Amino acid sequence: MKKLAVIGAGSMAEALISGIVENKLLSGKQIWVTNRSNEERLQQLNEQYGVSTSYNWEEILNDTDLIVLAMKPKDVASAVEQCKHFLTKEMLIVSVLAGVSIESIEILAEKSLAIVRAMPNTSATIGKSATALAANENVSSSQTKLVKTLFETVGLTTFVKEEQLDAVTGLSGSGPAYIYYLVEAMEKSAVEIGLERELAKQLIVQTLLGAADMLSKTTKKPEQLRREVTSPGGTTEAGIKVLETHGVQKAFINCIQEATAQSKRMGESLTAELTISKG
Ligand SMILES: NC(=O)C1=CN([C@@H]2O[C@H](COP(=O)(O)OP(=O)(O)OC[C@H]3O[C@@H](n4cnc5c(N)ncnc54)[C@H](OP(=O)(O)O)[C@@H]3O)[C@@H](O)[C@H]2O)C=CC1
Ligand SMILES: O=C(O)[C@@H]1CCC=N1
Repeated sequence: MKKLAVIGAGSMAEALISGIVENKLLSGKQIWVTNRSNEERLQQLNEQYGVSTSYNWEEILNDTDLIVLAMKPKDVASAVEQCKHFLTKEMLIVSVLAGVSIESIEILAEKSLAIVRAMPNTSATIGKSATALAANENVSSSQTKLVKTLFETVGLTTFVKEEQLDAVTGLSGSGPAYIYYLVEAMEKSAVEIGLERELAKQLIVQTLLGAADMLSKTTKKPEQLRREVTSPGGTTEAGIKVLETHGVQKAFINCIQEATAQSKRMGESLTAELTISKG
């Protein structure tokens, strides 16, 4: 890969750029970044990673092997409209947009393209993303290898069917937020039960790291690991009883289902808009 273009310069774009630069897949200079209008943000990315920045589509997309679409889903139509004349079938387009189908991007670009839809998460910032990828039939085997290598610089990478990406979005794309939500509750309670904030933070983070490692390094199921913590008549049993009374596990199941449904709805509303506007 000689040149990469990143359209959109938010948190997901930065997570990918930092992984690529730190792993020396490309030098900062070989990465061209643009956004809608926030010049200060482009300047910041340039200073931090040495990336090239521009608002000139020809300069950004000319001779580019790979283009990452990293704007919000609501902005994809205007972004693709602006750059579609520079897109060719030889370029690999990688979209990280939640809910936006490969077909919608082709409809917006008004041509058949090599497209990979990706769903990473923000842990990409520290090389720990869980990323799922789905490619269309125009993606060559060398492009498949390239996109896999690219996302491996920011964590674990796996291929799925495109129709599974809404579920991936609801589970692991949004997943870090569910864990942070739990940590917020743990921190609030820690202060109330008499622990200093800093000490509580250390204990919580190590508890999460330890539990994650146990899940990854033992063959035991989560339920078994939970039972091993839960002594009969003990503290965990007393605590979990409260969670069960409040239906917390069911609430998490509903949360993931709703996030998945929202990803689907976002895709469907774009498809409906495209059907109306393009006839
Ligand atoms: N955040 C997350 O946890 C995850 C996000 N995603 C997906 O990643 C995408 C980006 O999310 P995130 O980084 O959080 O978003 P941000 O809001 O942080 O960034 C969006 C960026 O898109 C730019 N942009 C908007 N319109 C255009 C345009 N027409 N042309 C060029 N650039 C444009 C914005 O520029 P400006 O600032 O100038 O307006 C901004 O730089 C979303 O589609 C989301 O679904 C996927 C997985 C996880
Ligand atoms: O909330 C969102 O829509 C994006 C997609 C996955 C995580 N954040």
